[in-house]
Amino acid sequence: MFSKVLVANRGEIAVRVMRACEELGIRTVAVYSDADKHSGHVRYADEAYNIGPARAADSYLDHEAVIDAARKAGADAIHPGYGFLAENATFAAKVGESNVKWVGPSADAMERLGEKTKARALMQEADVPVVPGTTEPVESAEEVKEIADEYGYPVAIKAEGGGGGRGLKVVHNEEEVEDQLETAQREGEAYFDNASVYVEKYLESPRHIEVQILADEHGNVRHLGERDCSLQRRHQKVIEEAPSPALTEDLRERIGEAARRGVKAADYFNAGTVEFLVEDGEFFFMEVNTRIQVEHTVSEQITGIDIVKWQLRVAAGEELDFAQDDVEFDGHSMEFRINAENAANDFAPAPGGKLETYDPPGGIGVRMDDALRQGDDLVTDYDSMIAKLIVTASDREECITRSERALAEFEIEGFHTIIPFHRLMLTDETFCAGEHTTKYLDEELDKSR
Ligand SMILES: Nc1ncc2cc(-c3cccc4ccccc34)c(N3CC[C@@H](N)C3)nc2n1
Ligand SMILES: [Ca+2]
Repeated sequence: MFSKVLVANRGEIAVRVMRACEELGIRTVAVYSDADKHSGHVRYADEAYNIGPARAADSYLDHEAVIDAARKAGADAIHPGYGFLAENATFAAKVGESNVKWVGPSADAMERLGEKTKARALMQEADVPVVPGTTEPVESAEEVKEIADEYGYPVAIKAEGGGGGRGLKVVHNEEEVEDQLETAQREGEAYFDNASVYVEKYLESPRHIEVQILADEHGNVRHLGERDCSLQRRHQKVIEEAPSPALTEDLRERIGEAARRGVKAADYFNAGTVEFLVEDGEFFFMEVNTRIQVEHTVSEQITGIDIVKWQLRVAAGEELDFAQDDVEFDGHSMEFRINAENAANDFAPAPGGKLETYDPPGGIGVRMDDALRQGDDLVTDYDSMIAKLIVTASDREECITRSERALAEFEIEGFHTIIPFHRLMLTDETFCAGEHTTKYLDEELDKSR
C-alpha cells in the first residue's frame, strides 16, 4: 500500500479522498493555488504545496506543477478527484512516466472510452444496447439525414469531445440539419479542440441512469448498482439518488450486467461510471465517465462500500475481495449539491462572501462532505458547489422526510445557497412520486420565469 498520496484537487472531493487515505494509514499531500491558501483541504492534509496562481490553467490544470509537487513531496501516487485533470489521459500517462502511480484507469482505457464513437462501437461489440445512431463521426448533412430518415426526427448531433450536455444539438427536422451540423462542428472545434461529431436518435423524455463500476487490475469487475441523476438544471445535476425510483428489479439487473460487460470489454480498471438513458423500460448506453464522480456518495451509502478506499487499494495492486453477489443494496440515499448560488435569481453564483454561520445538519442518516468551517472566505474562482449533503434512510419516503429535516436545520449565512430550492423540490409532487424526467426541471423553471 502507498505510504503517501498527493490529491490533485481541492474542496470537498480533496478532503473526501484524504479521509480514505487516513483510514488506510496513508500520509496526505495537498496542492493549492494562491486562492486556496486558507482552504479546508490544505488544513486537512499532512503537507501542502503551492502550485501556482488562482487561474486553474496555471495551477490545478498545470501538469508539470502537479507532478513537481508529487516529486518534492515524495508521493507514491496521485489521486485526481473529479474535474480538472481527472479524465486527462495525457496527464495520466505523464504521471506513470514519472514513476508515480495514477489512481484511476489506464491512460489507454481513458483514451478508448473517452472517444464517444469508439466507446459506442466497443459497447455494441459487448452486446450493450446503445442509443441508435452512428459509431463513426459524420462529415456531411446527408449522413445526418440518413440517420434521421432511419430513426425519425428529432436526432441529436453530439461533439466527440463533448459530454455533460456540452456539444449537444437537437435537430427537429430536415431544414435544421445543415445549420446545426455546421454549428456542432464549429463548437466542437472551439470548445473541445475536436470538430468530430456523431448522430443519435434523440430520446424525448429519458431518465439519466448511471451504473457505478469498480474493477481491479486482475480482471475482476463489479457494479455497485445504479444512480438516478434525472433531476438536472441546464445539464447540471441537482439531486442524485440511489436506487432509481424508475427501475424494475429486472431492468436493474440487466443494466448492471450490461455495464459490467461493457467495462470488461474495454479492459477497464479502477472506479468508473457507465451512463445510460432509460425510456419506456428500455436502456441505452450513452457514455462512460472514467473518474470518481461527485455523486459516488449515494452508491457508498446504500452498499456500505467505500469506493475511494477501493480506488487506492486497486491502484496498489490489490484484488477486490467481494463477488458481485456479495454486493447488497440497503435503503435509499439522496445527495443534495449545496451550491453558492441564488436560485431566486436564476441560480446566479454568489459573487463572494464569508461563511458567517456554518452549522450543518447531523443525526441519523446524515453525511456532510465538505471542506468548510465557519469564518472561511468563499473561493469563487472554480465551481459554485461548496458542499454535499447526503441523506440515507430505509426507503425513499423516509429519505425525503429525513432530507426535509436535515435541510431545515442546515444553517448557512454570509451568501446565498440553493438550500431553499432543495427544500422546495422536496415538496414537488412529481419529484416526490419519482416521476421526473431529465427535462422536468428545465421545463418547470422556464414556466416560473
Ligand atoms: N440521443 C440522446 N437523447 C436524449 C439525450 C438526453 C440527454 C440528457 C440527459 C440528462 C439531462 C439532459 C438535459 C437536457 C438535454 C439532454 C439531457 C443527453 N445528454 C448528453 C450529455 C449527457 N450528460 C446528457 N443525451 C441525449 N442523447
Ligand atoms: Ca458524462
